[in-house]
Amino acid sequence: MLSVSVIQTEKLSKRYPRVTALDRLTVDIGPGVTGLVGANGAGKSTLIKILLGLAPASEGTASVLGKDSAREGAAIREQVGYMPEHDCLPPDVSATEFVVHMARMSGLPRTAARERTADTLRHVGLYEERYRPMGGYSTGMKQRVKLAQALVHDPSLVLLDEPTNGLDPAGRDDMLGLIRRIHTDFGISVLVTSHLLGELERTSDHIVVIDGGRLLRSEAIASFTGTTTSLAVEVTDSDAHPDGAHAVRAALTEAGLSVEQPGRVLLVEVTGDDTYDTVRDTIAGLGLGLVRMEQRRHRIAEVFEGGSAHAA
Ligand SMILES: Nc1ncnc2c1ncn2[C@@H]1O[C@H](COP(=O)(O)OP(=O)(O)OP(=O)(O)O)[C@@H](O)[C@H]1O
Repeated sequence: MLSVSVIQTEKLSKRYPRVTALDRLTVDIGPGVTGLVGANGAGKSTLIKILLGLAPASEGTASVLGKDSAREGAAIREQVGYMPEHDCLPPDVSATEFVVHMARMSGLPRTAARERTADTLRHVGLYEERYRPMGGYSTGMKQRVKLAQALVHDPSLVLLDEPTNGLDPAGRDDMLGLIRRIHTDFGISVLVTSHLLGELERTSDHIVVIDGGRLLRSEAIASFTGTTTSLAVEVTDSDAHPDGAHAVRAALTEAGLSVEQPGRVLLVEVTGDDTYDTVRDTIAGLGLGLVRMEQRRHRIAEVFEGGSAHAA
């Protein structure tokens, strides 16, 4: 497989006087959509600012599209779009005026800036509203304008900081769809942050999880999903097996599956499609009844289990 790095960090640290925001973070991110997951304060925004050359690292190195973040920040920002986390839109200006202004700042000539602005605002789903002052926009519309200004200069990569923040479930789904299409329609790579693993799992090719500035995981989504999916299984007891769960656990372990038993419910790690058949056949073979069997995605809290050492 051809391996091209879009973002690379090597033992990257950022220390503020009272807190270590990044702690020897080493990641290598290729093209496509990458989800950067972490709880509030995990270091996501700090990483983005260092990558863009907007903040210096305390130690270590970072590069974006082969350019060094510490020395070539301006060149990186020409090729990279950035959607900041917080509301930063002037209220008395329309989306069109604002995005044209941002396009001109990126060096586009006047006519090209106007054309690109119209195309980009249409792409993110803003139509006639684009001529109204942004102070009257909903959160979803503001997030779309922030996304549009990140895309208007046709970057190779966009860094999106919490783009689903403040959106209702339908708004989140729309935004995640838009983000996916940035890559599929235009071939632009995306680094998108969120504190919700579930929404990024649906959208990303690759997931990076950080906590307290440290790397917890960096995996392609297929293997990530595999390791974080389990079957919750509950069975009846019988005269032959007065502790049905125990009997099933022993048989499944014998069959080579990894099983945990926090209580009456067994958690069986899903290693492939045949896991379901093995569980069902094992229960039937023991003459026990199946009360329920459901697939569980591990939630972010579980991903952080044992790793959330940093102070809130
Ligand atoms: N300029 C700063 N001065 C001091 N501490 C800072 C500064 N910026 C960030 N921090 C601290 O660094 C840690 C990481 O912050 P960061 O904003 O990178 O996290 P985050 O994962 O983006 O979280 P959030 O989603 O809440 O923004 C936090 O403890 C934060 O308080």
